[in-house]
Amino acid sequence: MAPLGDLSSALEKLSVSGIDNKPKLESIAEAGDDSETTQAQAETAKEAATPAQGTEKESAEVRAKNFGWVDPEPFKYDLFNEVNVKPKDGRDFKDDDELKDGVIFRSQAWTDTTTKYEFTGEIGEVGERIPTLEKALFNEETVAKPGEHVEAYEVYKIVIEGPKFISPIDNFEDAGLHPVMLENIKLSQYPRPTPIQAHTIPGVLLGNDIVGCAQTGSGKTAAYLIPILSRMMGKASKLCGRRPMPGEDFKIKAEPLVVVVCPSRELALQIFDECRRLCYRSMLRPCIVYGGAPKMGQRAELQRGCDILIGTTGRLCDFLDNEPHVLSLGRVKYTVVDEADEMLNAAWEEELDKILVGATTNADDDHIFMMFSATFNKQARLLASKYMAADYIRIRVGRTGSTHTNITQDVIRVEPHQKREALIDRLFMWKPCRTIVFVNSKHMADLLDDFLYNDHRLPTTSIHSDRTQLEREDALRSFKVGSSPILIATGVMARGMDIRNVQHIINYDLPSADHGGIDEYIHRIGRTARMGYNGLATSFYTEKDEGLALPLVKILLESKQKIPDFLQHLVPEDGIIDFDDDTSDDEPDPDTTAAADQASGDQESVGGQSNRMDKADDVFYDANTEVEGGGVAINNSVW
Ligand SMILES: Nc1ncnc2c1ncn2[C@@H]1O[C@H](COP(=O)(O)OP(=O)(O)OP(=O)(O)O)[C@@H](O)[C@H]1O
Repeated sequence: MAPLGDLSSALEKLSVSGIDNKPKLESIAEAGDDSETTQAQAETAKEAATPAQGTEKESAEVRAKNFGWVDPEPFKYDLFNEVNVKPKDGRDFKDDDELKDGVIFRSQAWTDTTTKYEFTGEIGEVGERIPTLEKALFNEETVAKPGEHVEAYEVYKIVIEGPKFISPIDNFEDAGLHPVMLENIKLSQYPRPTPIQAHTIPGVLLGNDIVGCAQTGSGKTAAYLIPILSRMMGKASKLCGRRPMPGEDFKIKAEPLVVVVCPSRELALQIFDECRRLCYRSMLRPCIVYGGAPKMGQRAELQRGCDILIGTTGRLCDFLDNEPHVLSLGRVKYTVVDEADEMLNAAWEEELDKILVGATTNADDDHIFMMFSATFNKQARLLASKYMAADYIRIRVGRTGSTHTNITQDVIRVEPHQKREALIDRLFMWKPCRTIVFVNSKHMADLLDDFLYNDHRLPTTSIHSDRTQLEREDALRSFKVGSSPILIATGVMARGMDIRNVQHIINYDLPSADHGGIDEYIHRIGRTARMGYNGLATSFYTEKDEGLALPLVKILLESKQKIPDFLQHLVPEDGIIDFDDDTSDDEPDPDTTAAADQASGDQESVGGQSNRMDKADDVFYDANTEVEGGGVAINNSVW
């Protein structure tokens, strides 16, 4: 195990956003509000980790408290008894509905029943402001200013491949967006577009299929939602049909114009949330369908009208197969596949086919397909071409599958039997902060939760696919509000989840090849250090992880991280990081060579354009370079 001192300088660098104001988080904020975590503080932390006298549980409780962790909260199993959440009168959640200012407030038990804007104005108009709803949608819990280190996303070379010019935008105001969208972007506190947004927003207006790849936490969701929703807002009066007003009782068939599919229920809820904000005051009505939650409520929402549908594939197909009178994809204009490389896995193929190219899905040329992810290996790229038109545009920010430098990555060698001890060390090493501990099995998630909660009195909760959906949503809620700031999770949390102020990721188990390998590693560590904030990723490396060693070293080198002694033998002698493996066929970033040189002690090395680029028809340009003629020449190439 690495001695504590090794990390002190890295920890000093990590800034703390410290913007939470929930009472439960006070102790976290206090302990973590100091951006100058020093060696001395780390020593104090270690001292605090030494068990106190007394019975084991008591001393554990004292130690956790002294260190600053909040009290652990017992899980409220009673609340999740099915009887409690079944609608009493058979009409989903009607009892909990309350009509205020034209907004339906509903039971908070299911996340998808949260408030959304119900347009009651004249067709084509911009809806009235609703202060109560505005506050609910855009508050300090739901929107946050970007961190101080957004430049980490801006150092990458951007590569566009496709048949058309894209002229990137510098700011949202110049993007020709609908005024309502511009207002909502302001309310969301997005000061300016990130590189993936700067290119995708104008790219969508070209009407081609798009594949977008950019680092975790770089704003890919808004990159596709902003231009799509903005275009739909402009056409809303033509496209949106009559809707039942609140109180009216007729049902309509949902024929969404936009469909977004993603691999996890929690991610679907998160995208739905962002969609609710960006649709505020417009006629567009977003809905969500996902497994594990009652169909009744989702059906009722669809039958009130649906323009944007976010969903997981299983529930979407369930509606398509069994309730074609409720949902049809015959009018879809945009289908977005988020975390696309994961969705293109054989396990999803049948369902994805049904949604994207099924018999009843709009098969006209006006149906645009888009795929986004931070990783996109060769196999996924081949599979994607099955759905994309030949003239698709591919937008890549940096090397596909790369990670940014705001994440401090620390890989520690441990023996399997030392893992628990190492975990405790890490949880008492730095400061109490929102931490996700990733494991490779549901059983391990349960075991660790029990171990940390019962033996060490730590405020943990856990999430995995065997939990009921209400349990999953509650675990996430208590993690978000800070009552359980340590979340033990399987891969269900690895992709896409954007939770504020997660400062530490611990890979208790590194993802082996059958758990997604290096791509999964990239997504897991990407749950911290999002949108300009810093974060720490600790990984426990055992001899079982040898298969991951080489790709891991490449990632560490590329993102300018320290290479642990036990992996030094894998650092290439010539300093060139060769990513010509399954992870990418992309060209190395100019910075890559510099990173490798830095690791081998040559601080003077100068990055330069790679000469390993063998695709003559690729055209590169730098995000900061002015593009002559207002765009970049793009040639299509085969993936
Ligand atoms: N232009 C912007 N300025 C500031 N914040 C933004 C901007 N665009 C998006 N965000 C915020 O940045 C965070 C990360 O965005 P998002 O979840 O879309 O990242 P992502 O690239 O999809 O990450 P991942 O690959 O992990 O799914 C979100 O909280 C989002 O609201």
